[in-house]
Amino acid sequence: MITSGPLIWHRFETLADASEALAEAVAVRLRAVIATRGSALLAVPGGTTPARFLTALGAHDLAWDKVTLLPTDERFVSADDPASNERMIRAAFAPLGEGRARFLSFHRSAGDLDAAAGAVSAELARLPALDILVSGMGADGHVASLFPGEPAAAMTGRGLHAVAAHPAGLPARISLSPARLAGAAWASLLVSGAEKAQVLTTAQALPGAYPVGLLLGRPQGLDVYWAKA
Ligand SMILES: O=C(O)[C@H](O)[C@@H](O)[C@H](O)[C@H](O)COP(=O)(O)O
Repeated sequence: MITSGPLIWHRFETLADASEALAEAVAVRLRAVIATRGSALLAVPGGTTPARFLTALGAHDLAWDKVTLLPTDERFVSADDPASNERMIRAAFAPLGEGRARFLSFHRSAGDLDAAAGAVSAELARLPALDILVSGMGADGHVASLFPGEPAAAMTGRGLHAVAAHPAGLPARISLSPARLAGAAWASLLVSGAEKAQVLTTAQALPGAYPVGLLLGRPQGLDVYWAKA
């Protein structure tokens, strides 16, 4: 039986403090990975939490031309749609706007969600495992676009790199697969508020109850950057 690795909590009073600390930790790791491998693959979340983190990370001085960034998931909309995670990430993360870091977009011309997800999965299949994952989490315990009860959350095949998701009442999405998320060399969660802290505590006690459990159960462990408010 594979035992879970260490769950390391980093607790902060504010999201600004948690974001700055996580940005520092990711920058240190990026430098180390680049020094070892010559390049680095970093996945970052969408949603409302990570903008400050992305801006803080982008302000660090490192070899951004050696870094490829990708979203943990993307809404099936156009790249300039206000709901696009890529739009938010590009606005917050200066090294992309200045053409230094590379971005692997999940936006595809394929009109069909499954075809687009298949194209993203095929592109990701040619890449190594994620060096660094920064994920968010919803109050329902979803990570990326792997929602409770959503078939995508159960698509654990190791050959799958990206999956199509149809969360109820939300735009369709393309998500990194459970294997791609859980397989990151180093993984972190950036979350805030008491409700999400409680979901994490419950998920730790009930493996399999929430999609975030796929990160909590990692043998490599998980670092949680939690802000009180
Ligand atoms: O596309 C998305 O919305 C995100 O990738 C998603 O997985 C997000 O991380 C959680 O929903 C938390 O969102 P908030 O940060 O807005 O609470």
